[in-house]
Amino acid sequence: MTDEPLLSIQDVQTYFHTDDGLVRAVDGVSFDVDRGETVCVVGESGSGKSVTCETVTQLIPMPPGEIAGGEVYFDGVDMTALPDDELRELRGGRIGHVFQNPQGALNPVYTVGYQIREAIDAHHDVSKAEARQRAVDLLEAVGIPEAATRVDDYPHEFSGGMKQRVVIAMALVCEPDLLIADEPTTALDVTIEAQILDLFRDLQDEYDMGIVFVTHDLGVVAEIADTVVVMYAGKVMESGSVEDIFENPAHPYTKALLECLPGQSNLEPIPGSLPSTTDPPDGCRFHDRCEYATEECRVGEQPPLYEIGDEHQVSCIHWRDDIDELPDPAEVHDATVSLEGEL
Ligand SMILES: Nc1ncnc2c1ncn2[C@@H]1O[C@H](COP(=O)(O)OP(=O)(O)OP(=O)(O)O)[C@@H](O)[C@H]1O
Ligand code: NI
Repeated sequence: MTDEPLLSIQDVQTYFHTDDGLVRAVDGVSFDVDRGETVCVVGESGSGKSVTCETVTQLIPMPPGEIAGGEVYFDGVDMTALPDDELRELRGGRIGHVFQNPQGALNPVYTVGYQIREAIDAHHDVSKAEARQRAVDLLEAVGIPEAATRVDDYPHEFSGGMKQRVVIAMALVCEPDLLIADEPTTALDVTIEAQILDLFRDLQDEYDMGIVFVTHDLGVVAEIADTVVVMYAGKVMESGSVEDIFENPAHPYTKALLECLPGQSNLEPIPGSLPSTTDPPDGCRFHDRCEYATEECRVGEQPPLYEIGDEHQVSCIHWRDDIDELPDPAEVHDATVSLEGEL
């Protein structure tokens, strides 16, 4: 055991070259995951959560993708510098990755049992009977009824939700040290979702698995996260313990997200939409939609992540201010107009 994090993502920049220009999908993202820790990554659609996950496991399609900068250390080893064969060894072995769109994860011509056994065989020296038993046990653990017979079925014989559970089983089969789970339970009903979250927790207790969990569901976050990373337009807006994020959110974007939580007063989505990914605005990327934005928020770079508490960081220049005391946005606007008049 060492003190270094299991996963350390450092200033990662992942871009896509498209006909519309350079998409800065992930633009300087950093966070760590410890052994036994669950880090939930949240943020609106298109904020770069999946691209962050795919950068970790080096599964960005290149071209059009490009990892333009940064490092990803898994257990001290820089993933961005690993040869393909070592990456393949890690993926499906010490790192499990459940993709957001797992269509391609199962091969239609082999039974699911065969595919799970293959995954075990590739990384562990176990007998065929043992591997089969492990496949059955895991299928049972993810809630597949009659797993002992279903193990011999082909992917098309499973419904969409069942297939998703098979994919989760496959990611867990080698008892990974790190599980990257990109909206793994979004398509599942709540009972099965609860069962799978329990399974993750059990495995975490059993062998200290670190988890990166991407979700839109803040209820799930509240349930499973130790740490929350809030992403917006390719940047980290805030990160902190789940308690800090829910009880003491510091970024207006985090506050806006929390207000969309079922049970909160405001069930509307946040007004406005994500800025252009090819031509992001100056200043804070959220400023267009932020009711507290002042002129300083509209210029320069995205603010750095200020340390505002124990492992609580926020990318907002107003973090020191009591937000209720910030100037009324309308007054700020008037002041700017009159200033411009003087120049
Ligand atoms: N292969 C690709 N080519 C071009 N652009 C891409 C590619 N993959 C992702 N992007 C762009 O990168 C940005 C971030 O996408 P990403 O899938 O990471 O968002 P997300 O936060 O996971 O959203 P969601 O919640 O919808 O899953 C988006 O603007 C997306 O269009
Ligand atoms: Ni995604």
